[in-house]
Formats: sequence, structure tokens, C-alpha cells
Amino acid sequence: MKMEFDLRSISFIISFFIFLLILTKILKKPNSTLKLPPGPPQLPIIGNLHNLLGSSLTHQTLKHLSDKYGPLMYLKLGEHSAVVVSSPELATQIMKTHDVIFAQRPITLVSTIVWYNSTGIAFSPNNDYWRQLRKICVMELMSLKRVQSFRSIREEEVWNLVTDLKSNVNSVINLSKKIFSLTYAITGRAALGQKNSDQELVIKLVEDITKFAAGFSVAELYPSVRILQVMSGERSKLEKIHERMDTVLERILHQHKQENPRKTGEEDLVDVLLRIQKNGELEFPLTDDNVKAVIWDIFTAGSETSSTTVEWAMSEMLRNPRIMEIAQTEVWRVFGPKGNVDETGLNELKYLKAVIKETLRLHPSAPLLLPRESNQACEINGYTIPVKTKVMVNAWAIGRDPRFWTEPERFDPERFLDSEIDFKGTDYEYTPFGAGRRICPGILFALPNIELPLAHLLYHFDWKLGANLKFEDLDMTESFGLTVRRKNDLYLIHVPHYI
Ligand code: HEM
Repeated sequence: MKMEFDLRSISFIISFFIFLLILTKILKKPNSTLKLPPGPPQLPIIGNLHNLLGSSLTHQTLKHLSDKYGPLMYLKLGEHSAVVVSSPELATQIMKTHDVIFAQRPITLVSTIVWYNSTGIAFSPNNDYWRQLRKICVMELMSLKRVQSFRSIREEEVWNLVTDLKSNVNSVINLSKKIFSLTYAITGRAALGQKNSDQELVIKLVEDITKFAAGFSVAELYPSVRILQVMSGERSKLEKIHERMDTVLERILHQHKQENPRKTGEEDLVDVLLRIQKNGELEFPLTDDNVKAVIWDIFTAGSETSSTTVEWAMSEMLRNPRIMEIAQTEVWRVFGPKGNVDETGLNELKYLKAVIKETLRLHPSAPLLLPRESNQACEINGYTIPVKTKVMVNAWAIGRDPRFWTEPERFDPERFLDSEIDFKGTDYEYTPFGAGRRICPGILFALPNIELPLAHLLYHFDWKLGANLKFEDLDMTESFGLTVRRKNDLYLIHVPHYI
């Protein structure tokens, strides 16, 4: 009993001590002379966390708040200053006019421990190191030529999926699961090489870390109170994930080094990086940690984003049978005479491309893009954005701005058919891949990963909802995460289609 009392007192004293620490750090009066953007009233210590914590979908809650407080909205999230941008005009200011100031990603506990922060790849664009690594990504790893070199991998993996689907037609399948495994298999083979035995483990680790990175953790919200990292157990969990990941990546690097150069087949991305490392083609030495960081980035950034898009495109077409029919007719017209779908005809699928664009407007995989951080104070629209402010661009809200999109909530691929609007980072009302110097470097890599599976799914099968559901009843609820996928997996019945 006595012991119990002592423990409780100790934990009370510790909690009280932490509370005081937080209080003194957080109640430091902000510089009241600054003209900050408008935002909801803040509470002591937590700032605006109460505005977000109850909601499971941050991008939607932020849109509602922005409708009230304006497209440049200031929030205090724990210790952090944050600004949410919800109009194309302001997105232009952040990602174009002031791109140099906002090109940095915030350094977080997750990034420090897990993403090989020392390499600088994802976090500090103001040094040559980062510029060189990003150049490798754009020029070497995700160039059109490299992406084309993985054509046979994509065709083989998608064909495996079709064969699997053909073996159990007329039954209910979990299409979401199959699409996610497909994209992981393609990315895994392209990045790590043929049928890597560690692939499953890598997938599991990516899932663990993206779950971690998606949430608001106490340690991230109050980084100056270091003890919270230890007490919440977050540091040790992250360190464990990193340790396991490092072991796997180390093993993959070792196998590749032993077999390098490859006797047969195309280079995978690890091979390319090791070749650059060996030839000393860069102005600085490419370390093993750099190689691991790049591979890890590609895996985490590339897999779930593409599969989410395929999943939403199928969902939207199912809800709109007329659109599904037009897309199918196009696929049959283009590939029918060949008797099979391959990548040579993808460019002719104008309607399917419009379906994908419209899917990315309503369901951008990363609705808040990736956070940026100001590296100096600056003024936007007469308001001060202090240094080290986290900036979130709400691409989800911008894609629904009624000033730019008629009937914004309607899924209407035709709006893209005779339109010049593209996702390459020049049209700020439509930025599912971001824009500016932080724009997604994987666009070319992503497109065939989305187009080819969709073309196959439409070519070989007709799709029905199970349990006598009507198409318009299909549930479209989003789930919370780093990427926003369907809350409930897509269970469908597929019937073979003979043309
Ligand atoms: C539908 C598919 C995809 C979507 C919607 C998407 C979207 C995005 C977005 C919104 C960003 C942040 C951009 C910004 O802050 O301005 C990003 C960054 C990134 N993406 Fe993608 N992405 C996709 C596929 C891919 C693929 C397939 C790869 C690699 C193979 C990839 C690699 C990356 C990397 C490495 C970054 C970080 C870039 C940086 O911080 O400088 N992405 N992506």
C-alpha cells in the first residue's frame, strides 16, 4: 500500500514538473507587435490542438476552419506555429514567389530518427548536398528513360494480378488489398531488385512508419520538452523501427555490392546508386546512408500514393457507371485489336487520363502536400509569417475552390478533356503533386503505375458491388493517414469481359 502511494506521488510530482516545464516554455508571450494571419482563438499550452484533435480528417477540418478564418490561417499546434494555405493565389506565393523561403521540410522526431536525417536529403534544401541528391532522383532514378526500363516489371506484375483475378471470377474480392500489393511489388522490384526476400518486411516497416508519421504525437508537439520523448516511449519505438529498417537495407546493399555489376537484367535503383557511388560521379561522396535514405524515400513516397489513386479512380467510376462505360469503351477500342493491354497504347487513353486527373483533384493522395517550414520571417498579404512556421498547403480544399471549379464536388473527368490544366506544378488551383522546388520528383514513375493497372482492370472485367448494393450507395468515406485512402476496403465482384 505504502509502495503504491509512493509510486503515485512520484508520478504526480513528475507530471507536475513536466506540466510546469511546458507551461513556462509555451506561455512565453508571442511578439505582440507581429501581425499574424487570422485564426481560431487559442487555448493556453495546447494552442489550437482542440480544433483538430476531435477530428479524424485533418484536411477537412482545416477547410472548414479556413472557410471561417480565411485562406491564410494561423494556428498554434503545441509549441509550433503553423499556417494553412487554402487558395491557389496564396499557394502561388508559398510555392513560387517565396519558394526559397518555404522550400524546407520541418525537422521532426520521426525524420531525425528514421529518415537518415544526416543525409540532408529531405530536409535542408539550402545546401549543395540536398541539391545533388534531388538531382540524382530526378535525372537518374525517376527519369523517363529509367521509368521505361521498368516496363517489363510493371507489365509482368499487373499480368500476375489479372491472372489471379481470372482464377476467381464471380466472387467477392478485396480489390483494395490486391491493388496495394501490386504497387508495392512493382516499387519493390524496381527499387530493390528481382523478388527480394526482404520485400514483405520492408512493406511492414513502411506501414509502421507512415502510421507513426501521420498522427499528432505529444513528443512532436512539444519538442523542447525532451523528457516527453522518453516518457511517451516514442523515441524508443522509432529507434526500434529504424534499427530493423537499417538492418534490412544494409543487407540489401550488401547483396547488391556482391553482385555488382549485374550479369543479367536491368539495373534496379540500388544498382544505379551504387554505380554512382563507385564511380564518384558527384561532387561529394555518396555514402551508404545516402543510398539507404533515397531508397527508403522512394518506397515510402511512391507506393501508397499510387495505389490510393487507383483505388479512388475505381471507386469513382463505380459510382458513375456512365463514366466507367466511356472509359471501358476507350480501353477496348485502343487495345481490342491487339488482344492485350500493354504500355505502348497508354498514351491514347485520353479519357482514362482525364479520369485519373479528376481523381487526383478530388482525392489528392497527400491532401496537405508535405509540410514546409519558413527559413526566415516574411510577409504575405500584409501578414507576418514568422521564421520556423510550419506551412500546410491544403490541396484538397484548393481542388474544391468554387471560383476555379464548377460544381466542385461532382466527379467530372470531362472538365479536363479540353483543358490545359495539368499537375506539373504550374497551375496552382490543381497541385496533387505539389509545386516549386519541392514538387514530387516521382510523377513519371507514378503515372504508368496508375494507368496500366486501371487499363487492365477495365479491359478484362466488368465490376459489380456485392450484397445488391446500388452504385450510388458506395461508401466513399476517407481514412486518416499520411496518405488518404478509403476508410473501408473496396469489396467487388468481377465478371470476365470478352470483347
Ligand atoms: C499518385 C502518385 C503520387 C502523388 C499524388 C505524389 C504526391 C507527392 C506530393 C504532394 C509531394 C510533396 C510535394 C510538395 O510538398 O510540394 C511528394 C513528394 C515526393 N514524392 Fe511523390 N507522389 C506520388 C508518387 C510518387 C512516386 C511514385 C515516387 C517515387 C518513385 C514519389 C517520390 C516522392 C519524393 C521522393 C518526394 C519528396 C520530395 C522532396 O521532399 O523534395 N512520389 N509527392
